[in-house]
Amino acid sequence: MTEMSSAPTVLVGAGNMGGAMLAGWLDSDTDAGSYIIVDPSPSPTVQLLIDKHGLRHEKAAPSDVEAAIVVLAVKPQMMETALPALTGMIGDDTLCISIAAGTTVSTIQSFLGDIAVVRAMPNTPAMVGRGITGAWANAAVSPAQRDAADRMLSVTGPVEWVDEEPLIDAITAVSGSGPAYVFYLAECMAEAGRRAGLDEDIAMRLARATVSGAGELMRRSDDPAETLRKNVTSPGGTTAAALDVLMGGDAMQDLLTRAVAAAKKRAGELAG
Ligand SMILES: NC(=O)C1=CN([C@@H]2O[C@H](COP(=O)(O)OP(=O)(O)OC[C@H]3O[C@@H](n4cnc5c(N)ncnc54)[C@H](OP(=O)(O)O)[C@@H]3O)[C@@H](O)[C@H]2O)C=CC1
Ligand SMILES: O=C(O)[C@@H]1CCC=N1
Repeated sequence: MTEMSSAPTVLVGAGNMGGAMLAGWLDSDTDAGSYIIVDPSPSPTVQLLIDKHGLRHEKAAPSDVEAAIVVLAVKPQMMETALPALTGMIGDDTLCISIAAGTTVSTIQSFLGDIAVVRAMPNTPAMVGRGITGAWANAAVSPAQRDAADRMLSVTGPVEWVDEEPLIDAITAVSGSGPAYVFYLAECMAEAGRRAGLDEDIAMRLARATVSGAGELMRRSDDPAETLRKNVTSPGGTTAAALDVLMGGDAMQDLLTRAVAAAKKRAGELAG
């Protein structure tokens, strides 16, 4: 996949997200030898990939390679520890792809110099190949590097490129954190079902199947979400009664707007 160079792609941080991306790269790339995994304690899933593909694994950044691409997938709070250790792998043509929430290009460059950086924001459905990623490239990123980043990020789903770095914080708040909002919706639906008299397990099975089924319907349909919603809503029927509660006074829109604003604000705080 790193066609622009035979130099390696180094994944720094092979946890939930790094592991999901690694699995996608290995599925779509026959050259497993071009990957190096840097993580003091990779998850069991990642360890299986390391063993299966014979990947080079280091507990700390190696000093004997110049990376074509460094993918930063450590927690934002770990950046100030992780970044200084990477300088030995950075050359003039190295591309850094960071998926960390909040961490700015300015922070990355303060440790690694004026390098090419793509800030990307995937989400956990990447683990099942159903993710979506927002991405922004700084001015130092060449067209070939941007293409390479797009290929790497798109193994887990579509990539939406934006032109301004701050928009990555908005993407983080909508689709990066978004799966948690949907899972919480399922939790709330199940609890509401329990309070309506259903057995707890049945209520959760109903909520889970409804959320995943509605998601799959939306994925397969060309209709906008609004049309799909209206298809469920018989005039004067039960759905209309529920939507009166959710939409009355902009209740749910207001709640989500405030939730997304809080996540975006937190991304700014994580910038340091
Ligand atoms: N989870 C999500 O939904 C999303 C997360 N992100 C971003 O992805 C990044 C990773 O998140 P996530 O995968 O959830 O986190 P995880 O904690 O699952 O993964 C981070 C991994 O990095 C390892 N690590 C810690 N310090 C270092 C270091 N100095 N060098 C190399 N590896 C190190 C950790 O090891 P150890 O466990 O031993 O500390 C861990 O295995 C974060 O920046 C987050 O903002 C982006 C989109 C979605
Ligand atoms: O909660 C977080 O900070 C990370 C970033 C997006 C999803 N999880």
